Amino acid sequence: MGYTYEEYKVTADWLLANTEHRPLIAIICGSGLGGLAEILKDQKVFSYSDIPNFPQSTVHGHAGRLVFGTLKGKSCVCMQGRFHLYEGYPIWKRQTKSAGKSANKLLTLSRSVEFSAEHLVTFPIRIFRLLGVETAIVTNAAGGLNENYKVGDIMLIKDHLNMPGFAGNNPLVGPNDERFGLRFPCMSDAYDRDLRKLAKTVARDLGYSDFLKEGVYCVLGGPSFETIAECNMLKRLGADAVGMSTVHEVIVARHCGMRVFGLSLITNKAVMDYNSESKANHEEVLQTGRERASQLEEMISRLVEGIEPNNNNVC
Ligand SMILES: O=P(O)(O)O[C@@H]1C[C@H](O)[C@@H](CO)O1
Ligand code: HPA
Repeated sequence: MGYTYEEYKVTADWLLANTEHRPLIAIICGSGLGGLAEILKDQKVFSYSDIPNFPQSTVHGHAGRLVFGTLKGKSCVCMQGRFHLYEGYPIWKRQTKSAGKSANKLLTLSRSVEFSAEHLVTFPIRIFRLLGVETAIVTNAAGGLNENYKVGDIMLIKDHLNMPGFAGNNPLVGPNDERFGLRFPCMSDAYDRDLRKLAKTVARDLGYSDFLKEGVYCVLGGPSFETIAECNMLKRLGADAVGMSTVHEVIVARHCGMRVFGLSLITNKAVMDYNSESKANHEEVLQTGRERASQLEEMISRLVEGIEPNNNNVC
């Protein structure tokens, strides 16, 4: 199935009919960071399997639940489990609507209006937009490439490198629906400067400055972790941390006019040296998430408290 505006609306309308929450803020939990959802009060929880059209989580550390609730009095929705390219979910996939009707497939494809595109990795983002969400807080677990980073550091994302995008894997590939956003959205302002400033203030007030960093996140397809040569290359290209998510969500969120705040928890140090005995592994990623859970919860709570409605942002 390819997703048209109307199909996204089916899911959004189903959620609106099944909860009284009207969230302005969405929080996407990275690997091992699902506990963030537990800080919401007055929860209404849906399993992804109960929501029409919703993909399913398949990764350990991603529970597969959509949690609505309030945080510091603000209505929020939290994804306990995101979707990754490596799970086999398409970032975009051509769906030819009239393939059966046309004898000439090439002709069908040349009429671009006759196909839609499936975007499962980022499907929830447009649902959030249709629910009225204005601000997306995206979190992830990432490997630290910057030699000054330590395991347990929290990196505010100031920019990204979209490696799959260099090969044409961008979540906006396919027909553009202007009701969501522009054909050619700007990405030089993807990570909201004011929200980063607010996060720095919050971190300073909480006494977290020692483990707060700001840097560039690079997404790869995964699921294999990087080789030593790849890590060295990414560092030279300007990446401070490497992961397997987030960027696709950010692109779709910015396309439909949301403000974005992103953070990476540095769960492991990327292996950069041929003499190293370290090996990246998912257990370490989840363990670091558990160890930093309470600080992340506190930081996100204070951040949400400080977020003002985005009055001039109408989709
Ligand atoms: O969902 P995120 O990006 O936080 O998860 C990272 C990337 C892989 O899914 C996993 C590897 O341990 O953690
Ligand atoms: N590489 C890619 N993705 C990751 C890593 C890593 O080292 N750590 C957590 N997610």
